[in-house]
Amino acid sequence: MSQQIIIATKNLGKAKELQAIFAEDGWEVKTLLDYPEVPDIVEDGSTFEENAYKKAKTIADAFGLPVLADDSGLIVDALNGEPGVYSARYAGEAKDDQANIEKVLENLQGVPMEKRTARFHCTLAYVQPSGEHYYFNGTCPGLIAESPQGSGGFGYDPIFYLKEKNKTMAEITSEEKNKISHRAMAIKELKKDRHLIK
Ligand SMILES: O=c1nc[nH]c2c1ncn2[C@H]1C[C@H](O)[C@@H](COP(=O)(O)OP(=O)(O)OP(=O)(O)O)O1
Ligand SMILES: [Mg+2]
Repeated sequence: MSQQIIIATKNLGKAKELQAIFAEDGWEVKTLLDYPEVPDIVEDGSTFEENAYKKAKTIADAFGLPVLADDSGLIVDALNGEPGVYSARYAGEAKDDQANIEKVLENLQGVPMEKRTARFHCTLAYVQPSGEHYYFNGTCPGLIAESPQGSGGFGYDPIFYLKEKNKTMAEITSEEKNKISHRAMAIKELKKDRHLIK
């Protein structure tokens, strides 16, 4: 029987990546997309850790089981780290990827390529109903492109340029993304501590 893990996310892009990465080890991932009756969790923390913990603890309490959550975002150096923890709602409550991308590009107008350094960040929180919890972090460095390219991935991927591949994160395959992404790096850390997950 394969191991099952519940991940407190409603984001389809994340869910697919998490499912693919955990499948490598034969783990079956359930997400909140499998439980549409679960209400939205308000992400009012000021750090990735706080939000990841809140999402995981809310669902761990509701299900009486250990739960993993992913809080992630884009950190742009020339914007003092914005949109950061507020990445999903950067251009407003609607969580509109297109509008978020446009806002980043607008705020970076006139900034030359060498100053468009950025990174994706992912914090995973693994939380037991008792409140016992562990954090795993991953990052992926890149540059903010001048315009969107590609249609793969989700979120800010079309403007996240990977120098070593000469492509954006939306132009590489999901297999390639799942080898180098912030999410993949955080899961790598978690898998080092796999004894934690029962
Ligand atoms: O690999 C990625 N490629 C592109 N963009 C990404 C990535 N990873 C996170 N992001 C962006 C999308 C969203 O603007 C924000 C996550 O916000 P975050 O609150 O963690 O997720 P969410 O609200 O979409 O789903 P949920 O909280 O249900 O997991 O960072
Ligand atoms: Mg969220």
